[in-house]
Amino acid sequence: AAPPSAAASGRRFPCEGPHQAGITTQQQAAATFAAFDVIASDRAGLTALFRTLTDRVRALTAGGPVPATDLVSPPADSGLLGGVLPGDGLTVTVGVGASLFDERFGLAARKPAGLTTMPVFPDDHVAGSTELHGDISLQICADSRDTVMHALRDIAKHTRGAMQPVWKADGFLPAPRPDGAPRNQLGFKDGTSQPAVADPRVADALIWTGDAGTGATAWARGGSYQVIRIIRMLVEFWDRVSLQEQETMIGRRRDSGAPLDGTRESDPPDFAADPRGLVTPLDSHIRLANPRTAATAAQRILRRGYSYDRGLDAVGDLDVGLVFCCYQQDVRRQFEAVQHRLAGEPLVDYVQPTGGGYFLALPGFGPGADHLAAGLLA
Ligand SMILES: C=CC1=C(C)c2cc3[nH]c(cc4nc(cc5[nH]c(cc1n2)c(C)c5CCC(=O)O)C(CCC(=O)O)=C4C)c(C)c3C=C
Ligand SMILES: [Fe+2]
Repeated sequence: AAPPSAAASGRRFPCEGPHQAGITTQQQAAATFAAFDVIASDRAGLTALFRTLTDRVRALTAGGPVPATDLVSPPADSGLLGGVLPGDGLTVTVGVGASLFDERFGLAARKPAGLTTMPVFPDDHVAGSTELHGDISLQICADSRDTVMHALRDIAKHTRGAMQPVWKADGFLPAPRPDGAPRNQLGFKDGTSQPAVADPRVADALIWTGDAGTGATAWARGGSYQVIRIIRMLVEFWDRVSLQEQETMIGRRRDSGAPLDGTRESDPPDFAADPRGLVTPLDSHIRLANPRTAATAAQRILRRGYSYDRGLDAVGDLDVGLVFCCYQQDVRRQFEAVQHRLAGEPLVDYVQPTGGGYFLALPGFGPGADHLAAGLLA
């Protein structure tokens, strides 16, 4: 029998359109989040960088035969995927960080007000972290791990001299067990409750940057703010907690994923019927994250996180967790409102945020000469 990797999927997500792929598109099995600092020396170099990035995104997501190379030259392609790139559900989502708008490229006036530097939140463990912020973020996702690595190597090679990798976090999305949302490293289904972004009215209200961007920042319309948080899970401690306590911390049953007042994963919790939190504690994760009130409806976020496994730490504990990633129209109104409510929740004893950053996933690009960040650099 052929090994599973030989069955790389032929599915393709179009990379051109008003919004970048990899945000509201279906989540793939493998991901890399990478941050880069721009080392191009001027605005022309920065423009060339975004043109190159766009060309590579087009070529990689389209798939097809790799260019032939003569024997005396370095090969045009790493060869990781053989002679024909499979498509494999690849998406490459490019974001920019607040630091890109410093004095280097004369872009300060074009920085959207909503693009800030991720602050240190209570219970963060980021002192000395080398995995914070960046000028540019790449979220590379595909149906198989080797396709993600191939895309990263291709992009890094073609952009060498213009941007420099500063950190990278790899993630995987486990298969649903047995169905519904995949399970995180705590054993709970994660990703059950999401805004219905397939409805364009929902996506326009919650995900895409819209009319707030006017004048010098109008270029940002159609993008989406991306928040990345690398969150370690202290699974050795978690595994010693009773199932009842785990479930009251999360607010859902572990095995079925159902809310504590329901029976199926898809049942919506009814917090209004439980005002004192006798069934679903007021400080449970899902109740704080989404109280399901009219006042908090506009704070909903689209989560697109991946599990990670980075081996062992210095004392032999598992270094596993979640590359939390979410998209939203407004970081302060959405992610930060949720994050502030979660501060001090019982779950904080079992998780340690160690890195990440805020980025603006750029608006999409059209065919022909159009390219990523064309509006920003015009
Ligand atoms: C600030 C935003 C959030 C962070 C950070 C976060 C970390 C985090 N979450 C889990 C596990 C689960 N989260 C679940 C739901 C959930 N989480 C957030 C936000 C953050 N989580 C939201 C908005 C929601 C949805 C709430 C709702 O609408 O009901 C769940 C339940 C299943 C689900 O709906 O996805 C789990 C489990 C961990 C372990 C974690 C840090 C490592
Ligand atoms: Fe959560």
